[in-house]
Amino acid sequence: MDIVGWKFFPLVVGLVSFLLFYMKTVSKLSNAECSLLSHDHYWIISKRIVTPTGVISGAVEIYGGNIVSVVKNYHQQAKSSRGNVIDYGDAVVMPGLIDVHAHLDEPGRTEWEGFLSGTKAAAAGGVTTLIDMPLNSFPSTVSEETLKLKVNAAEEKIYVDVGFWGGLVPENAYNRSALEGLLNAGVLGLKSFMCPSGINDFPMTNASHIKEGLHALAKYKRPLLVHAEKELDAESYSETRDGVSDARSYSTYLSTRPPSWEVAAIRELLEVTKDTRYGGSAEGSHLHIVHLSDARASLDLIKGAKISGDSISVETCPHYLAFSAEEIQNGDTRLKCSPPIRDADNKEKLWDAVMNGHIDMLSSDHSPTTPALKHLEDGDFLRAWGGVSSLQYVLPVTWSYGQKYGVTLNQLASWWCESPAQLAGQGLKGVIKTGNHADIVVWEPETEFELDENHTAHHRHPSISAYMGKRLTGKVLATYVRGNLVFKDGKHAPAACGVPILAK
Ligand SMILES: NC(=O)NC(NC(N)=O)C(=O)[O-]
Ligand SMILES: [Zn+2]
Ligand SMILES: [Zn+2]
Repeated sequence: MDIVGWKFFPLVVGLVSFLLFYMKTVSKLSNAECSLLSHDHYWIISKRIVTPTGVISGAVEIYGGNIVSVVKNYHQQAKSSRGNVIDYGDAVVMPGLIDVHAHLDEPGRTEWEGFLSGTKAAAAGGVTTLIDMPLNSFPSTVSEETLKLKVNAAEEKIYVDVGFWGGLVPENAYNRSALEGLLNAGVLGLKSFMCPSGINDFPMTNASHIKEGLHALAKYKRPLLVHAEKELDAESYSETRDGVSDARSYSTYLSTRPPSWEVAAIRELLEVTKDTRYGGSAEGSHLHIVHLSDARASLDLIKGAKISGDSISVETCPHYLAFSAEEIQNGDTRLKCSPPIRDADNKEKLWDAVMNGHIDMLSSDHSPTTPALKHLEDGDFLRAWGGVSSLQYVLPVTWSYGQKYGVTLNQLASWWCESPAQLAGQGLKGVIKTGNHADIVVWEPETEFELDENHTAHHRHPSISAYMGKRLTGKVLATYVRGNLVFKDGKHAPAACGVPILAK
């Protein structure tokens, strides 16, 4: 380098080191905005840490967003160890909930929910991962292009991690390269409806479409989730719709979607799920039935298919476990969903199936809309949007209504963390163990609270929540996502630093 060059050398060095310092500080700062904690190496200690081998008293060491150790009776050492110790006493430390069935409605319908409000509600409820459904956003997520729109819309708006299901619809079901484009773009699996979805650009599919979908999924080893209701004698539905019966009475709506709709759909599905068996033509794919309501014939069919070796799983939702048809007041359209909430005896049978592992997991099926579309004013069950709004409360609801059946903390972790993580292919989530993401919820099962206007609801429309007015037990104290403290005592971290999860 000539003399002139040497003269500038110190300047160049100074400039480069300033830039490096600046970038490091900014990234540190931005980290600070992602968490209510100022450090990323710390210990969480508690007398009740839910691990796969049971509930232990001990400590979880977290560094750089991951769990680096889980040790029993760590109290003494943790206090003496250097670093930051957060002592939660006997509050429960559990893996963060993974909700595999939520409709966040963005892009396109942020007046219904949206990533910001939906993921704030999730963080406040101890839900650390959401898998967003491909419909109710506009456009529906049925192609590589529409997935890109959704991922871009989520940027810097998600307080928790969000993955995405793609849509299996007639327009892409027979187009293998379109389906593979969507799967290669990173959807965690596909979703389809066997009945009208209520969303124009998300038409229903038949068994032939579903067969194609399973075969496309096989080599990716990802699931197909199905809304399993098949319209039978639709004319009775249209008759009721024309106001022949009382549209405000829940029983009118209930009569339009009998269990036979679920049975007919599941019977048809089981014709194709045979291919998912070991050695079958679609081995590697998996069928997951969403929001089961019928705990009688439909459940018997599913149990039989599992015994025959079909790769099949099933979820139900808190609202089917919390409410029964007999108690739904006329006009209370907050509780309209499909399939419908059925009678009290069915609810008992659902609880029995959940407690005995015949139902594999729980999901929120958070499917909000505007109060107007929910027909809260006129209470018209036949015209109201079908979908229950509940995302923020699924943990206390499951725990509160589960007390009667003797629900344990490990069962909660199985239904809301371990099994959903498996379905969504998230091997680093759903369990508190070394090497996993530090996705954690800290909560007090014994603390009761009134779900009223004093209780901050983060959903876009709290008034349509099914649980408003209920007294629940199980208060969320803190929520950690990849080691960032994203929610604590009613406050969220300043920035939304959740990660969009795209399958490789
Ligand atoms: N388009 C919807 O969100 N539909 C949802 N509506 C319900 N469950 O009533 C669903 O999951 O089927
Ligand atoms: Zn559905
Ligand atoms: Zn849904």
